[in-house]
Amino acid sequence: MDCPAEEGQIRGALKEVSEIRSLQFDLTARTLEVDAPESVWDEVATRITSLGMPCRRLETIQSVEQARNLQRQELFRAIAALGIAVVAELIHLMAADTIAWKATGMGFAAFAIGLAGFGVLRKGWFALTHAKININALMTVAVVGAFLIGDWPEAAMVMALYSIAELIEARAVSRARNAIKGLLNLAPMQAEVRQRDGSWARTGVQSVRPGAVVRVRPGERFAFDGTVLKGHSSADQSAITGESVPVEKSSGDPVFAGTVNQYGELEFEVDKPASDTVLARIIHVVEQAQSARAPIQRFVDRFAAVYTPAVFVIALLVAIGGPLAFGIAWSDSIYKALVLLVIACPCALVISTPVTIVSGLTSAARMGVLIKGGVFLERAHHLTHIALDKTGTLTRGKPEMVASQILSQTQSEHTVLKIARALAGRSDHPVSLAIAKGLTVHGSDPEQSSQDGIHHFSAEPGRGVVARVETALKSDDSGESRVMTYRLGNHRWMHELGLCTEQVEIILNGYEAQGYTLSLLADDRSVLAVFAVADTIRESAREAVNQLQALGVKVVMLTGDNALTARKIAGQAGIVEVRSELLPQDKLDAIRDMQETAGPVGMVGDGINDSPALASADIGFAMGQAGTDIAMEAADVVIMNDDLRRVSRTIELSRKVNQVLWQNISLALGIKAVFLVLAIFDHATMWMAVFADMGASLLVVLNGLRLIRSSPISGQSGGVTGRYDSLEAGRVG
Ligand SMILES: Nc1ncnc2c1ncn2[C@@H]1O[C@H](COP(=O)(O)OP(=O)(O)OP(=O)(O)O)[C@@H](O)[C@H]1O
Ligand SMILES: [Zn+2]
Repeated sequence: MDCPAEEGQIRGALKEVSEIRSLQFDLTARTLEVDAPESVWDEVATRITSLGMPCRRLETIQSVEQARNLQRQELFRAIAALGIAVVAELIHLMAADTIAWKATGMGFAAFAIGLAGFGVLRKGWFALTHAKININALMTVAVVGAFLIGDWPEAAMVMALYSIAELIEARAVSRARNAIKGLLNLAPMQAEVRQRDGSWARTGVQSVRPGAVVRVRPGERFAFDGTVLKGHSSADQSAITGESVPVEKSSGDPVFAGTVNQYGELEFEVDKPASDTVLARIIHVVEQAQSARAPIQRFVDRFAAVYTPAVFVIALLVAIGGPLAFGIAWSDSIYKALVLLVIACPCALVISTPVTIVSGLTSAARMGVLIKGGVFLERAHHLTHIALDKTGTLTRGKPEMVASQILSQTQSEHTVLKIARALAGRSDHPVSLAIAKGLTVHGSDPEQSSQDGIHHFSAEPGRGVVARVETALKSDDSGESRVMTYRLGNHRWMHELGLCTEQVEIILNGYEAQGYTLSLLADDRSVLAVFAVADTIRESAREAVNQLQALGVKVVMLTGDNALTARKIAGQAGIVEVRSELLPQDKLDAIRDMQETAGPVGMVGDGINDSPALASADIGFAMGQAGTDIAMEAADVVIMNDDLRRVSRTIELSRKVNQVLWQNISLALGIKAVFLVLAIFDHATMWMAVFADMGASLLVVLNGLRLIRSSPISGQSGGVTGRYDSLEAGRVG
């Protein structure tokens, strides 16, 4: 198994085995990882063998190494075959025209063909006898046919060159595929773990459980995700965020496996086992993405499935029709037909798309953008609109309370603030968090929320929170109390409840004009207090918006916040189109609406309260916060370092990928077309045909791999790329 077409064949054969959970192809090592219950292993092996590809079960990593060696041997064999084919050619050209020399030459040629092409011939024979026409069948017929009509040196040459090209291609494809696996090597296999007696010991990471305490020296990599307990340092997190600016680390900060501890020694507590780190999940996502086929790939496969047999039929017509209809000599027409077969070999075409997509995915992963499938990479350049969520996307999402005003005439300030804090303290909405914090810092009362008298607490998404609260009736501690419903929420909600008055309106307008987000505390009858909260816009937001607009993408802000505040923040970011006071359902409708009227829409959110909108957008981008589960689940693309500018980078990358895809497809078909014309007018030999095939294949592979090198972020990622490359080199060497 060494080419994507065979991968497709195997996938097809295993499709009906429903117990299979996943298939992981490594074309370089010629290994297939099957995730399935043991009961179906034998069936899997039988099905693969029935395709003409005998398989062996590999149990250990060692065996993968062996498989690599096997493949190296194969390359040697192909090169040796080329040498022997050259000898056959020389005999043909220079030796005397005797039976003995001819027999010797044919012997050399046959030996070369067997040496280089045994696999191809076996698979080709299998395909032909099962009435299937694939690349192997084409090559088998071409080589055997050429040999039989007396062009044996050429047959040997074609076979040897073809297998060398195949091997190089297979290697290039899995090089792209495995570039991401290099990441896995970033996490050390051992860590210094504190023992029960307080001493430190180096231990294999597999045996370390969450809760263990690990020490990292300066310059070392973290082996686990964890939380710093002791020490000060900074970490280079470029391995997972693509961002090489170091992040400060001290007690309480999260650290991530695979990132580098810089200047100080740190002790941290392990949060998750080594197999479940953010790094491991990144790798998993990228691998999954690689095995999901992009639509263009499926298109090319379908095309090849029709094209290859069609070519076969045409060649057959040429071979038979030439002599019968035009009186061409049989040997000439057969030769012409065989040349056609080689020219028409769709190798380059089939290989051009996977290598490009995989390179693009890898390139994205390197800049800290996780794309969950080739589909999204292919699709991103169609986006005409990007919808941005406000809180946590354009802004930092960590608002602070900046003002509060008591309006209550009946209850004391103390009581009102106490109720507000109790309500806010129950919610993890950013606005509530800010109010709770603000009220505690300037707090009038340190007593805690266990006896705050709250019952029936619930959150109304997009509006606020509501609860029944028990309060003392008089402030003299007479013990009498009453239970009332209180709400902490936005202006819109107060209108729905009929609680807004002219006086409240005036106060709110004042705050909204300054760009503050407001939440109001109200009981059944009136608004009791107003709390103003301010969030700061992300530094890069404006630049990100500019970049998107420069790409011709319209930027729209969607928010649940009030219109004035929304406008103010949008203005700071340079966004013209704003839709405000949206409930979560409205955000979804807004996306659908844009999709209908304007075309494909991307949605950027933090993945926490806008997952429905993320899911219904053509592409959902989540700001990853270094890989929280929610963001990874809800979105199609995860921006690991929360930098909005990566959205436009992704679109740029997608444009590049599409360019390369079409370049490759036209290159592959173009070269074939030229040689086809040459062949028709008798100017092409089988030699030229095989070089054209090889050349086209290698060109598209190299063109595809170019994407890995040219990371769309110039400058800052240079270091990262350099390191990955040396890593990759180290792994292979
Ligand atoms: N739990 C809550 N506590 C206090 N106020 C809330 C709460 N939930 C919602 N609100 C109020 O309702 C408004 C809209 O909330 P929503 O969660 O829909 O949007 P948001 O997170 O503020 O902004 P964005 O839509 O840009 O993410 C908030 O600005 C806030 O004033
Ligand atoms: Zn109002």
